[in-house]
Amino acid sequence: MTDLDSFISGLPKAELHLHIEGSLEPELMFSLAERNGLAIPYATVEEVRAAYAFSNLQDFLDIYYAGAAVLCTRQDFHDLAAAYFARAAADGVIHAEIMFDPQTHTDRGIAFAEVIEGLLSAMADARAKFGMTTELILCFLRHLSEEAAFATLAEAEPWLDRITAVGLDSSEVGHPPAKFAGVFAAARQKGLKITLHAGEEGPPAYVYEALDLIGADRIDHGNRAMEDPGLVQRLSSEEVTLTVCPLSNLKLCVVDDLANHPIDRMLEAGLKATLNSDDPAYFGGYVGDNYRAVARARGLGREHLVMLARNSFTGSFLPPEQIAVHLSKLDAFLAAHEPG
Ligand code: HPA
Ligand SMILES: [Zn+2]
Repeated sequence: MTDLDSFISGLPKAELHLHIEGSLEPELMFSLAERNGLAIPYATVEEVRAAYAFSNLQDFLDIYYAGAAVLCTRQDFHDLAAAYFARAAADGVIHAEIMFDPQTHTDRGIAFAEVIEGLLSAMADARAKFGMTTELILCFLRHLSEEAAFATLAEAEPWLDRITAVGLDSSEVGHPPAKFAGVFAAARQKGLKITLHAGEEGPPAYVYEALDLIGADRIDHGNRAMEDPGLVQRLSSEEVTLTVCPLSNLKLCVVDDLANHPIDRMLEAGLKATLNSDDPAYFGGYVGDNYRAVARARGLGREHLVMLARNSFTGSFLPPEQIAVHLSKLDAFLAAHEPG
């Protein structure tokens, strides 16, 4: 391990863009299929990994939704999230905001309660075991209707005190933020924060909609905002956090090569960019791997990496006093790791 590798592993950080269903490793997929008596269309773990060659977002989503079908019980959701938190803790993650897609499960007849209670119990364990703070983001699937999103919001009602934010994911192009203006307004009324996937494959216009029509607190991905200097200026002056996911961008062909990834150009343009893993089991790496990959490909030094970690805390949905606690852990780490 190089000095920079170990600096990255130890660097206290938050992960803000993580789909918990996307942390389902092939090994766990097999063991849950067996536990639930379900067949999966792969014979071996190697075959599963070989299927993870995507040329766009939809290619990935088709396989990702098929994989999620092994998740049935509260215990399954608990085990899934517990595995993620353990892996994230090893990467220096001290705060995680995890997204989940209830419709992927309720549409297969799994009760909302099974999904969320399993996740919440793993979150409580992560706090006890690793001292990690965690929050839940409920995502609506944008390829479905706004009416279906309203029904999901209604199902979530008994747990709204344990859900921090609502999000919007799945197939972006053709499903602009405007399609969901009503349900996000309703979520806002209930005190929830809002973060939307925008500008991953969709045009800069979707990022404008997320800001102007939805009032998004954060933008997930946002890569294509870089095509519009006026939008970059706006995101920068309004200090909107972008949750950028380099290995995801590479796997889904949002960038052709990590050597061309815009992460440092984003920071230099004044954008509050952060680094995240998105769907680590599918994209070949957890958050630490994302830091290491862009550090190598773009020649980032400690200054950039620290800025990214700092942005991960200030861009989180934690209350200010908890952000201050995490930032003081970052500062203590930095004081103990002065370049020598
Ligand atoms: O990167 C993503 N984009 C859209 N939907 C998703 N669902 C999981 N990951 C993603
Ligand atoms: Zn995502």
